[in-house]
Amino acid sequence: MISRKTAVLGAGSWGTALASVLAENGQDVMLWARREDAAKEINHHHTNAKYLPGAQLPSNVRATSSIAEAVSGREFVLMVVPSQSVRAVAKEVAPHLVDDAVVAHASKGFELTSLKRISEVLKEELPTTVAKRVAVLSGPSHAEEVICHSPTTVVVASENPEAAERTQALLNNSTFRVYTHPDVIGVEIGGSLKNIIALGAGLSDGLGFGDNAKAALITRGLAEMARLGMAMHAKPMTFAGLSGVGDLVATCTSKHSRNWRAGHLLSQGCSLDEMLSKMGMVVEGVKTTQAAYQLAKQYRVEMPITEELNKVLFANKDPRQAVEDLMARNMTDEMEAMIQPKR
Ligand SMILES: NC(=O)C1=CN([C@@H]2O[C@H](COP(=O)(O)OP(=O)(O)OC[C@H]3O[C@@H](n4cnc5c(N)ncnc54)[C@H](OP(=O)(O)O)[C@@H]3O)[C@@H](O)[C@H]2O)C=CC1
Ligand SMILES: O=C(CO)COP(=O)(O)O
Repeated sequence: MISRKTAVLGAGSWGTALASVLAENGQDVMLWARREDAAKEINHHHTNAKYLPGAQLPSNVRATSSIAEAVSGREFVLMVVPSQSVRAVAKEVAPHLVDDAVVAHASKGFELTSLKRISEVLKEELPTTVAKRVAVLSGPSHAEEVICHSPTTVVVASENPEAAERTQALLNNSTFRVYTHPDVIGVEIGGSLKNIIALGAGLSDGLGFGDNAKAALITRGLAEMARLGMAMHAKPMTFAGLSGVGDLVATCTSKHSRNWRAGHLLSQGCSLDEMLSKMGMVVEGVKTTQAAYQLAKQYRVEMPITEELNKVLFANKDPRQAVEDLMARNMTDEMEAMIQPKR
């Protein structure tokens, strides 16, 4: 295989794991870390102790704290920074991109100030030639498992099929299987909204509720994810795939999930601020709950779990009361409002 010049922006757990996949596939990869000490640690020790403790990175992952150095002349750029920082990083990257670069992102969330999906933010900030080839990578993929070569499957979606195929070819290998997907909207919405339900699953487990409650959260969570998705023009079947139910199950049932752990901490009496400072890593579900709550109002879609979690996170509602209120909602048909959003 020809070695391609690639860059990964964001040296947190997921960016580091994805840079390792590219490096193991023989790609020439430059990883951007915003802190110089993080870049030095990766170059000198081939480790990232803060985000992937115990993992040894391939020695051909090189890191820099200069965005210009990371991106210049690179034909594939993978952005893996928290959702709320995508716009600022994209602005810095834009002047250094080559015209035919493919830019993919792996962030899961919405920009809270605009309620835009991440690919929409990227299209606004990147040069028009590059904006046509934006792609999104999503699916059930905990960094801690990918770095250990545990079998993982993901999807890459783009409006430009060639961009999706280029991304697929660069990342796919025998333990990291990449499928292409045509539905950018559905893939982004599924990957973002599942974090809300994972927070709820951590709360539910922490409160001592059982498997019945978690199955209910996952299934009814999927129903409200699909409802908002369809109102926002996603394809319903996307929610039955890896970036929908696949990621939802992985995140709601995994010890690796930061969103699950965050919910669990809240169930033990931590305030939102205490929980965030204990986590020390991005918990996308918090801001995604705020964004989805607003999107549900805007699109007139019922999202009862999101609505209750929003009250628990931001209005100090007792989580047990939130569960009681969910259980006491008007009796209804399981499939109601599944096909057509409420008008
Ligand atoms: N971890 C995973 O398994 C997966 C994560 N994702 C998604 O990937 C995205 C990144 O998450 P992940 O790598 O896990 O996060 P981590 O919490 O592991 O790391 C966050 C990274 O982002 C950097 N960062 C924080 N704030 C900013 C900022 N304002 N500008 C630029 N960089 C910043 C941090 O730098 P510093 O150390 O200097 O603070 C750090 O490198 C999220 O959207 C997440 O949902 C998707 C799939 C799997
Ligand atoms: O998106 C993920 C797995 O697919 C990671 O989830 P967390 O951010 O909850 O760790």
